[in-house]
Order: sequence, then C-alpha cells, then structure tokens
Amino acid sequence: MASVQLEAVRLTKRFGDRTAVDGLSFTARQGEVVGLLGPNGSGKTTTIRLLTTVLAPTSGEFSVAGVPCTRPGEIRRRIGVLPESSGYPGHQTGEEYLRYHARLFGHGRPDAVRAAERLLAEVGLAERGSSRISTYSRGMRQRLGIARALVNDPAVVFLDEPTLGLDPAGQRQMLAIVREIAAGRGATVILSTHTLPDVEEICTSVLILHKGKILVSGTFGEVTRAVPTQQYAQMRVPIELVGRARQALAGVADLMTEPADERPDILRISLNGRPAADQGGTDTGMNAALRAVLSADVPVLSFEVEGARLSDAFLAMTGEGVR
Ligand SMILES: Nc1ncnc2c1ncn2[C@@H]1O[C@H](COP(=O)(O)OP(=O)(O)OP(=O)(O)O)[C@@H](O)[C@H]1O
Repeated sequence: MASVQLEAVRLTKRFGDRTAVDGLSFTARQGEVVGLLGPNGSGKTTTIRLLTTVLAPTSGEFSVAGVPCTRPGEIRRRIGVLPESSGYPGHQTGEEYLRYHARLFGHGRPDAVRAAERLLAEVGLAERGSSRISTYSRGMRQRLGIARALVNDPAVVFLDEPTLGLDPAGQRQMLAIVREIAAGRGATVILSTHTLPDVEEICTSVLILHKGKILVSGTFGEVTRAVPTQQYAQMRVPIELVGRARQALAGVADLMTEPADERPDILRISLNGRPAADQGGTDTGMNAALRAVLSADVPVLSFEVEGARLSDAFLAMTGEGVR
C-alpha cells in the first residue's frame, strides 16, 4: 500500500472563542487526491493554512512526508501550495517567475532554467512562457500558480479552489493537470473546493467538513453510502399514458414522482428519504414502481436508476446545497 504522506491527529485551531478547525484526524497516502469539502466557513482554508504551516495549531499535531509539525521549515520544503487567491508580478514573464522561484528553492541558474521549461510544459504554458504574466488569462495564471507549487518537487500539494472562476475549458485543463500531479508525479493532492463534479471526477477520497469537524470521510462510494440520500430513477412512458402512470405510482407507498426537465414523457421517481446504503430497500422500492406501472397497463419504454450523487449526500449532511 502507498505510504502515508500526510497525517493529522486531533488538529484544532481556535480564533478567540471561535473554533475554526475542531479535532481533525485523517491520513492521506501517496498519489491520492483528497477533496476537502464543506460549506462556507466550515474550516477548509484554515485547515490548509495549518497544514502548510502558515498558522500554528492551537492543539493537535500533523506530519507531512514523515516530518512532524514541530519542524515547519522542513515541511515547507516538501509541500507545494496554490492559495485561494494569489498575486502575480505582471511585469515578469512566466519563465522568469518560475526561474526565480526555482532559485529560491536552491536550484543553480542552469537548473532553474530547465526546471522552468519543464514546468511550463507540464501545465500547458510552453508556448506562452516568454509572455508577460499581465497578458495571461485567469486560467493561465492559475496554471502558472500550479507550476510554481511544483517547483520543489513536493510530496504533498495543496490547492485551494483551483477551478474557481475558470471557464469550462479552463476547468477541464486544470483537472487534467491535477490528475497528472497525483498519477504522474505520485504526489498527494489536497484539493479544497465547492465544485462537487470536480471532486467526483478526480478525487480518490473525500473529507466533508462542517463547523470545523469532519462529518464524513472516505472514498466517493463510502461517502454517498454513509448518508441518507434520495435515490432517483427515470421512467419513460408513452406520453398519452403519463397521467395513468402517475396514478399508478401514487398508490405505491414511499415513492414520489416529479416531472423531469422539459420531458413530459419522463417521470422522475424518488424513494422518499431511504438511505442509499439500504440497497435492499431501494431495489424493492424501484421494483414496486415498475410493477405498479406495468400492472396499470402502461408500457415502460425505458427505466434507469440514477447513481448516487455526492451533491445529494452533501446536502443531506450539511443542509446546504452546492453547485
Ligand atoms: N484569522 C481569523 N480570525 C478569526 N476567525 C477566523 C479567521 N480565519 C478564519 N476564521 C473563522 O473560522 C471559520 C472557518 O473559516 P475558513 O475560512 O477556514 O472556512 P472555509 O471553509 O475555508 O470557508 P470558505 O469556503 O468561505 O472559504 C469561519 O467561521 C471564519 O470566520
């Protein structure tokens, strides 16, 4: 099994009488992409600031690549950070900027030149390395920020909202880069985000924070199974029989129907608040829906059970919706 690169034990941060991070314990292994999720104010940024040694914990401890938090200077040499918002010197070119940071980490001049070139290629900026940063789009700046975070070949990379404000193409590019940081470099990535589809796409595990505490953690499957979420199925019936199908479904306890978007011939059926973990119950419910409609002499043209969604689990746990 891959080695543990990050370990937090009862990590806590208080600001006055407000506890921003409250007894966080978790581990992350080499090559994992861990999604750090939670509503506004749940403690994501504070957690990243603690783990990147910007803030000192009030209590608890953590280690990065085996280095304890009592040696913050050594930790800083082993991590890369893309903060929530960072400024860039617009007058410098991407190349100059990365060379400068490579030099800060002790590379000699020729090494720094090579490192800048390699990193620019890695984040898709090879063509624009000699342009001034002031001419870069937001997506290009974010990618330059990632390149800077990789300059010291870090064991753990922290990315705070890396896709925020990017257009769909920029988001895709960013996610591909993040995936490669974990799969290609074997680094551990801690990714704080509000964008759950990103998480579903690239994270190997998820930590959901609420009021500074971990509500639930695990793989995507474990998290969506751990909480009561609605399970939905879509049933398509002949349009002239929609009314009859609805009537038949109304007689099935525990089911509710709602119209699917702009498709009057599709009924979206949900099991009322049954835990997704209760797979037996879910099957029975959906089978009951099918039986009811068929026995009302309504042919079912298609029937599809939707997969559990992280956003539903998140909503069920925190009471707050997300994008
Ligand atoms: N320097 C500080 N002084 C006082 N309170 C703080 C400080 N930094 C954060 N907090 C408080 O700690 C809590 C957690 O904030 P944090 O910024 O970590 O949340 P977050 O999950 O990153 O939120 P967002 O998604 O809005 O960025 C909030 O209640 C916040 O007001």
